Amino acid sequence: MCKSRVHDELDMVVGKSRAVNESDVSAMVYLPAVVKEVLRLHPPGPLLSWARLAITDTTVDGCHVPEGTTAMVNMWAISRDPEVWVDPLEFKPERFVAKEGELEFSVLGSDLRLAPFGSGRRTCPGKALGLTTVSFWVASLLHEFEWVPSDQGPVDLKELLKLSCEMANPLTVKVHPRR
Ligand code: HEM
Repeated sequence: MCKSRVHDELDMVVGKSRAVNESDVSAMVYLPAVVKEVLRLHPPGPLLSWARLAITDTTVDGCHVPEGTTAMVNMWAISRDPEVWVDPLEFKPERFVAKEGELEFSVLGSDLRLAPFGSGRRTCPGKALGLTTVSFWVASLLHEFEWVPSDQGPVDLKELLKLSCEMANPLTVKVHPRR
């Protein structure tokens, strides 16, 4: 199970005697893969923030795009497309664990199969800060606590698209200290 695999990695890299440091995350492989898999299945900016204006008539993939058109990139659809991802609806962080000799998959905009921070000239300027902070907090929260379903039932992953993509219903869980 993914959660216990992250716990095993945290126990190996950090140990139970202290809290996680930011530098610990760079020694981890599986936790960054979990963060990438979450960004794939639930990109916080799936659509809106990618708006681009065609400043001249142009052709994209055989389609005529007149000057003045606002185009949006649907990252949510790309990251769930079975022609792009194997078993796209499955939560499989392993897909981001680089095999020997492979380069690590970058989510910072160089690979358009998954670019949760956008790409190109208007890419997110806070992407390194965002990715580092999210990874550090996920590592800390998982290192400090065991997370189990609440009495109100399983976690509801339904999404709601507002300015960013949010959980439709707030997360309800029980947490127990684990160290
Ligand atoms: C996990 C965290 C974050 C995610 C998923 C995210 C995602 C995005 C996305 C998808 C865009 C649009 C990029 C494009 O159009 O190509 C964007 C733009 C932007 N982001 Fe972020 N972002 C995050 C964190 C941050 C942080 C921490 C900051 C500031 C400290 C920030 C500041 C901005 C700004 C100013 C823009 C507009 C850039 C422009 O239009 O030129 N973001 N972000």
